[in-house]
Amino acid sequence: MARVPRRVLRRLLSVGEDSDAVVAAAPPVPLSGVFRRFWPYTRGGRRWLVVLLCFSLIGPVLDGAEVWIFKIVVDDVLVPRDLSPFLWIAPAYLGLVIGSGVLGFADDVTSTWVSERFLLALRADVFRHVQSLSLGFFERRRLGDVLSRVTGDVDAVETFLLSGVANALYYVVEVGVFLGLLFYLQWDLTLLALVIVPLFWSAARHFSRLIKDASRERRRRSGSLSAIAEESLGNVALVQAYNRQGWEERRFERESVGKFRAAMTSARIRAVYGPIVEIIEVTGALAVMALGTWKLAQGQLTLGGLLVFLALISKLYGPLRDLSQLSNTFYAASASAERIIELLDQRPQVVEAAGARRLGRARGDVEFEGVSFRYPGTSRWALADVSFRAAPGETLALVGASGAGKSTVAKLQLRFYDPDEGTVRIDRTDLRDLRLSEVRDSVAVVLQETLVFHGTVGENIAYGRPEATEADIVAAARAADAHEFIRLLPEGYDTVVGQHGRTLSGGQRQRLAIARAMIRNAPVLLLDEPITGLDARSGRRIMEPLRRLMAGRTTIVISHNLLTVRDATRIVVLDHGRVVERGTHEDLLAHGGTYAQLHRLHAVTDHSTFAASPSNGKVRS
Ligand SMILES: Nc1ncnc2c1ncn2[C@@H]1O[C@H](COP(=O)(O)OP(=O)(O)OP(=O)(O)O)[C@@H](O)[C@H]1O
Repeated sequence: MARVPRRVLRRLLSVGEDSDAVVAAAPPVPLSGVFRRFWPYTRGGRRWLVVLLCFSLIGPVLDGAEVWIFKIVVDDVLVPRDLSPFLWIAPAYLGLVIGSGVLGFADDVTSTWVSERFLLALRADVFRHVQSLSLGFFERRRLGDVLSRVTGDVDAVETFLLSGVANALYYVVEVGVFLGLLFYLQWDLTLLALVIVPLFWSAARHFSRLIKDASRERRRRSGSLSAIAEESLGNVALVQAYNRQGWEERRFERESVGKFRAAMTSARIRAVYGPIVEIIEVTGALAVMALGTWKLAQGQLTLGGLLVFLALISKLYGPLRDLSQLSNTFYAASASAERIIELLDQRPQVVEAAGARRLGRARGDVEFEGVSFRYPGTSRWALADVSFRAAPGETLALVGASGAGKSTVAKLQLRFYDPDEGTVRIDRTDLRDLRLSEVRDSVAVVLQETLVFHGTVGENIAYGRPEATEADIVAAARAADAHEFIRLLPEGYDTVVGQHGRTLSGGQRQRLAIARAMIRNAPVLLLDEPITGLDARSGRRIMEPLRRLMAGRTTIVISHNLLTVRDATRIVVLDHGRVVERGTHEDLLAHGGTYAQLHRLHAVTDHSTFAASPSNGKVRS
C-alpha cells in the first residue's frame, strides 16, 4: 500500500525522462570542481571578501548582544519591577540597533560590489572565450543556447560562489555565537537542542539532489527557448513567407511547458522541504521547552534565562535551516555553473602556435599544396588533394557545382579550419606558423551573404579598418560605387541600417561590403559569390567597383557566375572536392570539359534571364 503514495511522491518531485532535447544537458560537475573552477575570478575582490568576513563576525555578535539585553530586562527590570537599570539598557539597546543598521548598510554595499565585480570578470572572460572559439563550434552549436549561457547562467555562478559562500560563512558564525551563548546558559539543554541537526542535514542532502535535477532541466529548457527564439525571429521573413508561425509557436511552447514543468517540480520540492524542516525544528523546540520548564520548576533556571534560551534556540535554528537550505541553492546554481564550464572547456580547433611568426604586410602569394580536409564529424572529404597557387596580384577563380568545396577553400585561407593533410601558405609560409590575427589581417572578404551590422553606414564601412578617417570612408564608398546611394539616404553616412542591413537592397549591401573590403586594403582578396542574389543588371554594375577592388591584389574569386571569372589569370575547376581542370578561360573552353559545360549552361541561363527580364526591368545595359 505504501508503494503507491511513494510512487506518486517520486513522480511529483522528479523532472521525469529527458525528451528529445533541443539543447542537451551539460555534463555533471561535483560542487568542489565548480568551486575550484570559478574561485580564480574572485581575484580582484578578495581583500573585500576579508572585510565581508569581518562583517559576518560582528553581525551575529551584535545580534547575540541584543538577545542578551532582553535577558537582563526580564531578570533585572521586569521580575524585580525596578526601572533604574533601564536607564543604561535603553541607550545600549538603541546603540546596538544603530550599529546593526550601519553594519547592514556596509555589508549590502560591499557584498554587491564584490559580486558585481566577480560577474564583470567572469562574463567578460566567458565572452572572450566564446569569441576565441573556431568557426566549427558556431557551425555546430545553437546560437540562442550559447547566448543564454553567456547572459543567464553566468549570473547564477555568482550565487554559487560569492553570495552562497558569504551567506554560509555568516550562518556558520551565527551558529557559533548562538551555540556559545546557549552552552554558557545551559549545556544540557543545548545538547538536546542539537539532536535535530543530523535530521536537518539528511533532509537537506536528499532534497538538494532533487533540486539539482530540476534546476538543470530548467536551465536546459532556458537554453532551448533562447535557441528557438533566436532561430525563428532571426529568420522571421522565411517563417512568415512559409506561414510557419504556428509551427514555431508550438516549438517554443513545448520548451516553455518543459521549463514550466521543471519550475513546478522545484516549487513542489521546496514546498515539501519547508514543512519537513519546520516539523524537525518544532520537535526540537518542544523538547527543549519541556526540559526547560522542568528546570524552571526545579529552580535551576530563571524565567529570563528560559525565555532567552528559547529566543536563542529560534535564532540558532534560523541559520541552521538556512545552512541546510543553502545546499539547495548551491546545487541549483551548480546546474548553471555546469553549463558555463562546458562552454569554457570548449577548445578552439584552430590555435596559434607557440612562437608564431609575424607576417607583416604580406605580398599576397597564396598557395594550397596537396590540401585535404574533412569537416569535423563528417566522413566525406570536402577537399581532396587540392593544389593551386596565385602569385601576388593574380586573380584565381574557383569554379564548380554547388557543394564542390569552393567556400571551404576560403575558410581554409582564413584559417577558420586547418587542413587534415597538406599545407596552406601565404608568402611561402605555412599559415599554422604565423600569427592568426596577421593571417586574417592579410585577407579582405566579400562573402556570399553580406554581413551588415546594426549601426551607421559609415561604421559598417569602417568595420574593415576601425581607425579609418571620414575621408577614407568616403573614398572607399566612391571606389565601391556606393557613394551615390549613400548620399541619397536620409542621413547619408550617418543613416542607421538595421541588423543584417535589412533596410538596404541586396546590391547596396554588396557595395557596402566592397567598400569595407576596399578600406581594409589587404593584399589578398576573397570574393565568395560576390554577385549571387543580384539581378543581371546589378551584377554588371558591381563588376566595375569589384575590378577596382581587385586591382593590385591577389584575388581568389569563387563563383558560379562566369561573368566574374572570365578575367581570371587562372581558373581552377573543382568537382566533389577535387581539382578536375585548370587553365585560362580560353584553354578550358577549348578543352571542352566541365568548365566548357558550365559555361554553356551559364550562357543559356544568362540568355534566359535576359529574355525573361523586360517585364522586370532587368534589361542588359
Ligand atoms: N560546416 C560544415 N560542416 C559539415 N559539412 C560542411 C560544412 N560546410 C560545408 N560542408 C560540406 O562540405 C562540402 C563543400 O561545401 P562548400 O560550402 O565548400 O561548397 P561550395 O562549392 O562553396 O558550394 P556552393 O557553391 O553551393 O556555395 C559540401 O558537401 C558541404 O555539404
